[in-house]
Amino acid sequence: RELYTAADPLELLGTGAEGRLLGSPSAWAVEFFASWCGHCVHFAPTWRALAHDLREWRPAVVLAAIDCADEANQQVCNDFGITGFPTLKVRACMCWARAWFHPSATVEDLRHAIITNLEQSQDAWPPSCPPLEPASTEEVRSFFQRNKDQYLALIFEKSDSFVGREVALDMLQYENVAVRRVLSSEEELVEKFGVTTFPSGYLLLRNGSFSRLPVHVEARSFYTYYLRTLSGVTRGSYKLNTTAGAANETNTPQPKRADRSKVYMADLESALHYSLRVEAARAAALSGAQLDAFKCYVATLVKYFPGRSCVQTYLQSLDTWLRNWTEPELPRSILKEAMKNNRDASHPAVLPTNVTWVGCQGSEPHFRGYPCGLWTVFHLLTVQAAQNGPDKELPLEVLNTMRCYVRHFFGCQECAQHFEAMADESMDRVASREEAVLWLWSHHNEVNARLAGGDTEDPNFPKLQWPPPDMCPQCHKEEWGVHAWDEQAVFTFLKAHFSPTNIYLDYTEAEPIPMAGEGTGTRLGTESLREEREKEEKEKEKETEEEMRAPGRPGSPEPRRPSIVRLNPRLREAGEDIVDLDSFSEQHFKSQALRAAASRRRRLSKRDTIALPRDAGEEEEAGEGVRRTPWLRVLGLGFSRLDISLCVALYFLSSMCLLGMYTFFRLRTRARKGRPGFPVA
Ligand SMILES: Cc1cc2nc3c(=O)[nH]c(=O)nc-3n(C[C@H](O)[C@H](O)[C@H](O)COP(=O)(O)OP(=O)(O)OC[C@H]3O[C@@H](n4cnc5c(N)ncnc54)[C@H](O)[C@@H]3O)c2cc1C
Repeated sequence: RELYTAADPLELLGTGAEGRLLGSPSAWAVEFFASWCGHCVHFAPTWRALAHDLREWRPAVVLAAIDCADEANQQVCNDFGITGFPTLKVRACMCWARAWFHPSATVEDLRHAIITNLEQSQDAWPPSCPPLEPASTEEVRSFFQRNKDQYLALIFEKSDSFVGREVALDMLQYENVAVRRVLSSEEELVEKFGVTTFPSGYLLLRNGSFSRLPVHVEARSFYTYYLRTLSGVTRGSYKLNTTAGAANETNTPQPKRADRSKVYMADLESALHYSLRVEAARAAALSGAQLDAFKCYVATLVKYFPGRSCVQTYLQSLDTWLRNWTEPELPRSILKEAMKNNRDASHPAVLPTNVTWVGCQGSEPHFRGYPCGLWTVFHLLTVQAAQNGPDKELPLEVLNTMRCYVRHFFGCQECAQHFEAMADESMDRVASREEAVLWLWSHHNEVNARLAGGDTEDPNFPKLQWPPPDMCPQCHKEEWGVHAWDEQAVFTFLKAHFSPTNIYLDYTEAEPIPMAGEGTGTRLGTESLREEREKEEKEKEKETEEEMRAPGRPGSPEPRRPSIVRLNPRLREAGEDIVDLDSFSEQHFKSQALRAAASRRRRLSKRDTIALPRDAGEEEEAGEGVRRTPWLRVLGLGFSRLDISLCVALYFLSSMCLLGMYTFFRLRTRARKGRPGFPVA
């Protein structure tokens, strides 16, 4: 189940949302949310109820929602300057305003906020929106001369009342009736209609007669109901059910098998990717405390994150790059470029970009995921800092990093406020790195207790005081009949649980093999496979060239010559030494071109992306390959040495043949000329 579905009467926006929003003549109220954010989960029923409540206000006002947690929507959310969730934006004219929003806002509050925003942009009034300003005596007097409607409903009200405007919008879909609000200060009309209570509704007919609206309660829904049932009042042609937006297709991922006693590298890397490239890259530019917080986060990761070698190289390179960035402001575009992976380096710097939750996978897309991954990363960091750092120095090193990260980048704004309140209360009393581990553990448990049983709790993963007794029996004890923690046992447990030996690589993207042949030896990802294939080709080609250049070299095995036949995969499989000439030359030059392109790409990316040590020898070799045979590539035709030799041989043979034929015929002609001819009759 998603937070919103196509069945809700709101537009679920996805990629291309900007075109939809900016090109529309309607007023829009959009909720920018993150599906993993607990407060967005809380808020979703209110927004859904509002969508139902304002259903009839289309096409003047359209309610929409967009999931900024979906990386496909990242650009749109960035363009709208979204830094926290949920954020509501209202657009009546061409300018977007951040709508007033309080976590406890009711449907009524939000409805009023939308109307207020609409009224603030009088100059670009949505064409289908009815006039909402109060009617004057003159306007009422001449109404039927200027309009074809059968009825005019007047809602008399005080200036702070919204009823008249709400009824006007509620009746937008209906024909033959118009609604105007009249303020209690419009004395002439108040007197003419004999109005004594506010609000109260009156109905005027074309023939000039009028009567009070016979409703039980002077309220929006009663007025609306009565007006819709008037004879001759009909619903217009606008289709209400065109709500399906351009929502991104979300495929529910297959459940993964996870063991809760393990920590999964896929969760950690997904959290790092999301925190660095999505959460921290939301602001148009980082500066001041925000930039410091980002640098601090990366520096702490470099020190304590027990990542795979390609991830560590990535973090180190990013850290170096950030240290060299001395400008007061770091624009998002530059930061994003610097955060790209560098797979072509001799030491690949790669932080996988796919988000895969394993231990943090929820039973539904809006449960668990990123916040679970973030907690796990910071528990791991506190434990690693306690194991590897000097105990008495900088006890708050990791906790401060987390506090700054959460304050500046964590998209769930209310979560960040709660965490800040906890940190403010007691974090500065932490005196050692061991205490830092326990502080985070106990405060995470505080959050667990607060959220237990709430609507953000995944029913399959109830929020328990952690670690539960079946995970760590020694951590629990009873003191005078009351549960108590054995903190020393908890610390021992946390050290073991968040240790590198308890981190499992299930479902992680394969680590790329370094170009220079160093590395972990794990199986490769698709890109690395390509590199491996290129390497194989290079070796094969080198071998062939050597064979052709030095046949029968002393000490070398008998030279192997490729025979010119069509490729037969079966024979090739059998290990026969058969080379298809076309594919041979094609592969030869393709691999050279690929190498040349790779070295070109490296040179191009060098300026903007993370500077990494690269294999100079390899570049030289690639250059050498290109230099060795430039004339063979004239016109890009791609002939091999073998092709050229064969052409020369054939040319020579055919010339000899022609010469032979010429000599033969010449001799024969000469012989005939010498013979006596027959007499002509
Ligand atoms: C800083 C922060 C503040 C948050 N504040 C709020 C909030 O105010 N309101 C809200 O709705 N959501 C909040 N969240 C999200 C919420 O805490 C959960 O992360 C989210 O609901 C997902 O819960 P989960 O079941 O995956 O487990 P999580 O609580 O995310 O825990 C992740 C994993 O950590 C381990 N773990 C659990 N407890 C502990 C512990 N005490 N010590 C060590 N490891 C533990 C478990 O293996 C668990 O699977 C916050 C998240 C963060 C990171």
